[in-house]
Amino acid sequence: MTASVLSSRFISGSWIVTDPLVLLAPAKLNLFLHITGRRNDGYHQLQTIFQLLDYGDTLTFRARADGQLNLSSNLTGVNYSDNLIVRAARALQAAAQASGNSRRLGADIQLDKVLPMGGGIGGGSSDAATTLVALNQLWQLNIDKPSLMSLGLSLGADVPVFINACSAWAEGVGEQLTALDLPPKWFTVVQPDCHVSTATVFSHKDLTRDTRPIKVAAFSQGGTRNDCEPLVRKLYPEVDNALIWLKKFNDNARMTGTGACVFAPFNSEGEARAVLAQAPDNLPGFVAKGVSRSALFEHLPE
Ligand SMILES: C[C@@](CO)(OP(=O)(O)O)[C@H](O)COP(=O)(O)OP(=O)(O)OC[C@H]1O[C@@H](n2ccc(N)nc2=O)[C@H](O)[C@@H]1O
Ligand SMILES: Nc1ncnc2c1ncn2[C@@H]1O[C@H](COP(=O)(O)OP(=O)(O)O)[C@@H](O)[C@H]1O
Repeated sequence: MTASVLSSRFISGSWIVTDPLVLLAPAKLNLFLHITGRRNDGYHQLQTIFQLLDYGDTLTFRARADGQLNLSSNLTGVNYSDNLIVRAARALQAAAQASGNSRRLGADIQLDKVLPMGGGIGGGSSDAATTLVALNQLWQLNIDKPSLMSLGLSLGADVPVFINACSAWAEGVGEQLTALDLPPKWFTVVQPDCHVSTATVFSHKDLTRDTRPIKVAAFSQGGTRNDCEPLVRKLYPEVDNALIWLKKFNDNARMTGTGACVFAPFNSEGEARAVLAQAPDNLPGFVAKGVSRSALFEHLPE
């Protein structure tokens, strides 16, 4: 769903956050992904460009005053306690308590999931980021953005970029961010019929981990690649076939993150949709616009 939903009103010179609060949790693409090393804790050092999209899940939040957290969702296969939305809400409750807040902070949360799970498009991380931002507003905690981003990092390496809400050049494990204005593009994104585990890819012996760091944030696809792509193509023929198919339309087609989704950039929505329309039945997907800023703070104070 491409949603930019009104979640506050501008009254007497300031944004008043409404309850319920309805927000988009957008997807990301990794325009390239270089693995430049590995830290002592096993996490990999990356260089990547996160391109945020105007397409994602929709989350609806209603505050409760009894401390309870309820989640209703069309997502199957993830337990309540493992859901990154619940983990984010609990982390925020704990942070509020640790800073002396004694209110019973609770929420009813509804997730309308459209992003494929384990697709390398950051759906779970984005849900977590949107939850942190939304509940920080609804519960009036006034936690600043950098603190919210470090709280997010404890939930997943991809969470901070979604809280920052800007497409970005990223280093470290993906948390050292420099906002970027990327050339306007439309993307065809297709989802091979397989689930790729990020942990499995990162722990694989054949993963290349020694790409030389590049210096400039200036975006050029020339000379860049996704270091996970050769391994994932070998392990998952579905990803390999999807890339072979998409490259017929655009040689710059790539995998995002650790997969499984693959994407290609186009100059217009029409071109991107024309390609998607020709996708075989076993290759569902979507078309989305790349954005420099996501819609997360469109109607919220930052
Ligand atoms: C690879 C990337 C690129 O954007 O995207 P995805 O394909 O997952 O979307 C991300 O860095 C993924 O971030 P995220 O999905 O939040 O990862 P986490 O939950 O923190 O970690 C999942 C697993 O991957 C490993 N991991 C993750 C990030 C990283 N820089 N090095 C790692 O080795 C961790 O060991 C962990 O077991
Ligand atoms: N709200 C959520 N949406 C998607 N996945 C979730 C969610 N909560 C927990 N998860 C777990 O996180 C894993 C990674 O999810 P996701 O962010 O969609 O993958 P990726 O990082 O590859 O894009 C899933 O396989 C799932 O087990």
